Amino acid sequence: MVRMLTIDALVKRRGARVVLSEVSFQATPGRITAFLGPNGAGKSSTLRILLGLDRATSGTALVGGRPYHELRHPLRAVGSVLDGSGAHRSRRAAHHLAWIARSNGIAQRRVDEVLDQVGLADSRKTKAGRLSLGMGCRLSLAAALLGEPEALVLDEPSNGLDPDGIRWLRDLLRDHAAAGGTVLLSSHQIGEVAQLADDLVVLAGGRVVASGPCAEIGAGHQTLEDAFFVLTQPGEQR
Ligand SMILES: Nc1ncnc2c1ncn2[C@@H]1O[C@H](COP(=O)(O)OP(=O)(O)OP(=O)(O)O)[C@@H](O)[C@H]1O
Repeated sequence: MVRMLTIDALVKRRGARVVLSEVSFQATPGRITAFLGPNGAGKSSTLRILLGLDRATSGTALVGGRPYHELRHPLRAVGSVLDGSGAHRSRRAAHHLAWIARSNGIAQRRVDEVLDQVGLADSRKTKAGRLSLGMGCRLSLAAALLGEPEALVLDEPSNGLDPDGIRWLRDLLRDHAAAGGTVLLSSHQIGEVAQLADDLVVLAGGRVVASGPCAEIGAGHQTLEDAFFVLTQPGEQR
């Protein structure tokens, strides 16, 4: 099944505040889509709704045509990284993953495979609370990869990674997309994703202000960074 991620006319109100206003875009298989916007633009709010962790006021957010809560094996459809690894501090890395695998019907052999894949094979017995920030990021990614999902949804996944780690993550995401997977990752730093993304969705003040292939969005600007600032600064000419 094709794991297109489709956000359609998503609205989120918190009290009187409109956090998301008619947000619509798609992340398509075989491509890396960067979801960009300044702090507070509404990126996490959108991803949380897509992953079934919050409800929309109206509109839809679908994984392969279905809302997250209707997926039969959610971790096999979409792997995600939101804030923190979610692991209890006293739980060892491998036990944390084994527990997630067990509760989602995923084969235990995947635990060692993903630990290897994210470079944590030597830390399999380390308690989550003793992992460095970067290693914690890698553990989150290991959990996201456990179910061999076609789609990856990552909220600021490189927070805490050193330059080597960032390069490793880029390669991993490129390989995932090259194998036909869908990658949607959020960032508030255009520089972080400029060389990585195929498509950009730019959010500002809860609205999509631009979306499309990087080359299209950067057209007419010296750099993609210039385009991003023009698109996201209030009062700037678009
Ligand atoms: N649980 C909550 N209760 C009330 N307001 C919230 C809540 N979560 C987010 N918000 C508000 O919704 C708006 C969008 O926040 P969100 O975290 O989605 O933005 P973001 O683009 O992910 O920002 P960042 O880059 O800083 O992570 C912000 O104004 C934020 O203060």
